[in-house]
Amino acid sequence: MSRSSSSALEMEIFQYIDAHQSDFIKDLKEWVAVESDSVQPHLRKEVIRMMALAADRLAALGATVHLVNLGSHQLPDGQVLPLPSVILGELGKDPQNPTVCFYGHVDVQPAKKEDGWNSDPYTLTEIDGNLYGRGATDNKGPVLAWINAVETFRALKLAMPVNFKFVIEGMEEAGSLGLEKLLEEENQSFFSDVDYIVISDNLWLSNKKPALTYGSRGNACFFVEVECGSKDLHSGTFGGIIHEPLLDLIALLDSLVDSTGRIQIPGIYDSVAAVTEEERKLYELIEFDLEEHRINCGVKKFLYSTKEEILLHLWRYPSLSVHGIEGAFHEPGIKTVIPAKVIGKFSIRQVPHMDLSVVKKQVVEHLEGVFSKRNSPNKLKVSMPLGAKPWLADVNDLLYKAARRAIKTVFGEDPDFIRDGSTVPIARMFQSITQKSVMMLPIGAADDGEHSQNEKISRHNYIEGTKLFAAFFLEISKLHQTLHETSHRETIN
Ligand SMILES: NCC(=O)N[C@@H](Cc1c[nH]cn1)C(=O)O
Ligand SMILES: [Zn+2]
Ligand SMILES: [Zn+2]
Repeated sequence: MSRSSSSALEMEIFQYIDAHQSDFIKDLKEWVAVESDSVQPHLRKEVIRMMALAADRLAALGATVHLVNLGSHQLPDGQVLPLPSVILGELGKDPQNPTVCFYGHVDVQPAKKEDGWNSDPYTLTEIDGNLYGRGATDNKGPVLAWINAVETFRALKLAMPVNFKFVIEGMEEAGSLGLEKLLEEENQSFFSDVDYIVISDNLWLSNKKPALTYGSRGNACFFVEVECGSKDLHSGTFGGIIHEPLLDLIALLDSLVDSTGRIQIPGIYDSVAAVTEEERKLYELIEFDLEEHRINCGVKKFLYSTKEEILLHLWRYPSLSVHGIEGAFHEPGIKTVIPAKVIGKFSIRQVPHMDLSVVKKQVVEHLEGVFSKRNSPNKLKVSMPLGAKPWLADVNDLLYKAARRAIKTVFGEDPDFIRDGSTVPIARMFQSITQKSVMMLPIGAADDGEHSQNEKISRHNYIEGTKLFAAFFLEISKLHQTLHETSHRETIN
């Protein structure tokens, strides 16, 4: 396919996408209306209904769809819940075409209007060019944008430039339960002919400039439990004569990070890979507006004042965040109680070459050391219920070249090459289990507010994102075929 005929083709595709904006937004409205919150047990049936909707949408594209049953899981309170099936879809089997597998999720984080939303979270609402609704950007919008792009080729009766595979799940926000096992089981079958894997479940670094993501941090999540006895106590009757668990816990949590953000656990930075000069140069190229980022974040000041320091601390160094305390009184009003058992929750973002088992040992030793100095008779228990390794891809891979070209075509500029400070365990799982190239190709902007109140995707990003995916299909097809023709010629010679 020549460059000029490709441009004419792209024009035809982009015109179709522009002309069908309302249909694509209607589909997103229908998906956002399903309260597919995978975190709250009583909404599990809605997640299952959402999976059926997504399966129907793929079937309407002409894809073969398998809903793989993952059985059930037990909650800490003993309740057993069905796991939503995972969709494995396939469309096209042309041996000349590369096979691109797209991963996305259609479950969402919890949301209530009372949390501070300006509109009902489950009614997609357009205000000033933004489409507000839970899941609009994380991750229903991007999943539909990919489907819209495939649909465009079908509607225009164009030859499909790639073979498509789909992995769509409904438990991502609750830890992708059962997915790793499924990938292992399907590695020699469903994934055997996959060439490339694309995930679109993160955001650009800026509000306006597109990005390509080649790495994400891992995460080690910890529970630290302190218990004095079996029942809560009256603080008037017992306060002043006992070692209070919550005071022990606050001292333990306070020992983790100093006020400059530096983690105080001995040895924690020892195996962090050194930052190379090449990497520093890469950072220089990134357009990063500190003030825009501060406004998106809603805080007065960051811990660091330069672009380089901020990016390094988001992507290249571990960070420790304290998430909450189970068992502590947190409701409005006064309750003069001494809680008997409290559980502090914190996590440490992981970067290459940290080792999860070493980190766990360092954390346990540190907390036990701090606790022993308090001479408290209380019981201390430290556990690491979840550990995810970091992910790093090769930006020289064909996938990145294709996506970069597609971004240039659609947005008229080169993308930022970025990492993501959050954790996308599925990227690492795909890479290590299937050994295929993995890329994260976001279409959402930095101010989309994933997991937050007033989550949105802009109409512009949703529609241009659809075009980006369509352009990417054409680019990866061309590059893949060129690569194979070259290696075929080299074999003959
Ligand atoms: N956008 C991805 C995301 O938000 N991932 C979660 C996953 C996670 C990590 N540790 C526990 N869950 C994140 O917090 O990074
Ligand atoms: Zn997501
Ligand atoms: Zn999410």
